[in-house]
Amino acid sequence: MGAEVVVEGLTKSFGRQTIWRDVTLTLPPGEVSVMLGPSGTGKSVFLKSIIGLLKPERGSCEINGVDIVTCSEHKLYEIRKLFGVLFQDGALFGSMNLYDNVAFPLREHTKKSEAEIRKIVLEKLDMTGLNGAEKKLPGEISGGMRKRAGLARALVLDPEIILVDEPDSGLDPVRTSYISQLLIDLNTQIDATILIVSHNINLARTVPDNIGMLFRRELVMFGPREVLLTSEEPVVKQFLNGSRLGPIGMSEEKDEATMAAEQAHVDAGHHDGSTDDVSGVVPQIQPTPGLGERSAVGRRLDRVMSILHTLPPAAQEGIKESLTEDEKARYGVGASQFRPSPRPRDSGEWRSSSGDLGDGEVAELPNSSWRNAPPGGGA
Ligand SMILES: Nc1ncnc2c1ncn2[C@@H]1O[C@H](COP(=O)(O)OP(=O)(O)OP(=O)(O)O)[C@@H](O)[C@H]1O
Repeated sequence: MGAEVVVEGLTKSFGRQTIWRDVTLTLPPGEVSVMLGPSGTGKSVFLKSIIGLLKPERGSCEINGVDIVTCSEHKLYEIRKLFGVLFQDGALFGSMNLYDNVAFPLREHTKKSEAEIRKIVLEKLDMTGLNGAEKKLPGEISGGMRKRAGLARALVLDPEIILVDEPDSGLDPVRTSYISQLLIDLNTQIDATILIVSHNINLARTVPDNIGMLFRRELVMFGPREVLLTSEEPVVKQFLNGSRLGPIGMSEEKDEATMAAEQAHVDAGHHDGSTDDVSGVVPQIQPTPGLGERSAVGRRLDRVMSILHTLPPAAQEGIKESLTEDEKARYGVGASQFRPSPRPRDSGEWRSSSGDLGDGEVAELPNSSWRNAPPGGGA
C-alpha cells in the first residue's frame, strides 16, 4: 500500500506573493486524490512542495514520519525515492528513445543488471500501453503517448506515491479519458497513493477518491469526492460547471458589481459559458475488467463511513446512495440506530476548525457554509 502524506499548515510564498497559506490535508494511503483550482492558484507549486522541490515557509509535510519541510538533504533524498512524478510534458529526454528514457532512473539509482532493467522497462511499457514503441523518440510520438511514457518512467522504481501534474494538458477529451482509465488501472495494480493536479472537470468527477480545491490563496476544501461533487459552495459549483457565473474571474477573483452584472446578463437570456448540466455524484471509473478490484475502495469505504456523520448532508446522501445492499447492511445504513464509530484524530477525517464534530454538526468554509479540513483533518 502507498504511503500516507500528512500536510499541516503549509504556507508557500515567493517574495511577498503568498501562493497559498495554511493548507492542511491528508492524502490517504493508496487512494487517488485530485487537487483542482483555477489557473495560477498554485497547484503545481503544491505538488513541487510535497516532493521537496520547493520549500514552504511554514507548516509540515510528513511522509513515513519524516517532515520533508525541515528534514536534512540526506533524508529528503531517501524520501524522494518513494515518489514517481509525471510532469506536464512528460519531461522525457528528447535524444533518448522510450526504452532508454524509462530505463534512466534504474540505471541512475540502482545497480540492476541490464537484463533486470529490460524486464522492468518492458513491464512498465506494457502497463502503460506502449508495447512495441520502445525504439521511438519522444519527438516521433503523440502527446498522449509521451504522457504514458512519462508515467512508465515514473513507475520503474516502484513508487509508493505518484504525483501527476495535469495529465490532460494538451490532450483531446478522448485521450484524456484513456489517461484517466490508465491512472485508475495503475492504482489497481500497484496500490500507490496518487495525487493529480488538474483543472479538468471530467477527470475530477470520475477519477479520484478525494478532491481538493485551491482558490484565493487557500485550500477551499479537501475531502471524499462526494463532498465536493455535491457542494453548494459558489466557487466549487462554478468551477465544476465551467460557468462564468461565480466568484472566479478572467484572471483574479471578481468584485460583487461584476458578479451582479454577469448575473443580469444571464438573466436576460445570455449563455453563462458552461458546457453541461452534470451535477451530483457521477459514478467513478472502474478498473479495466480482468485487473481485479482496487484495494483502496474497501479501505476508503471503511474510512468514509466512519466519518459519515461529519460530512455535509448532500455528501452523506451521495455516499449512502452509492452503497450496495450488502454494504448498507454491513454499515447499518437505513437502520435507525446507525451511528458510525469515531476514529482517531489523525485518521484523515473531514473536520471543522473547531475540532471534532458530533452527529448532525457540519464543517464550515471561510465565508461560506463548508470548511476545509484544518490541522489534523483531511480527506
Ligand atoms: N519558482 C517560482 N518563482 C516565483 N513564482 C513562481 C514560481 N513558481 C510558480 N510561481 C508563481 O506561483 C503561482 C502559481 O503557479 P502554479 O504554476 O503553481 O499555478 P497552477 O495552479 O498550477 O496553474 P496552471 O493551472 O495554470 O498550471 C503563479 O503566479 C506563478 O507565477
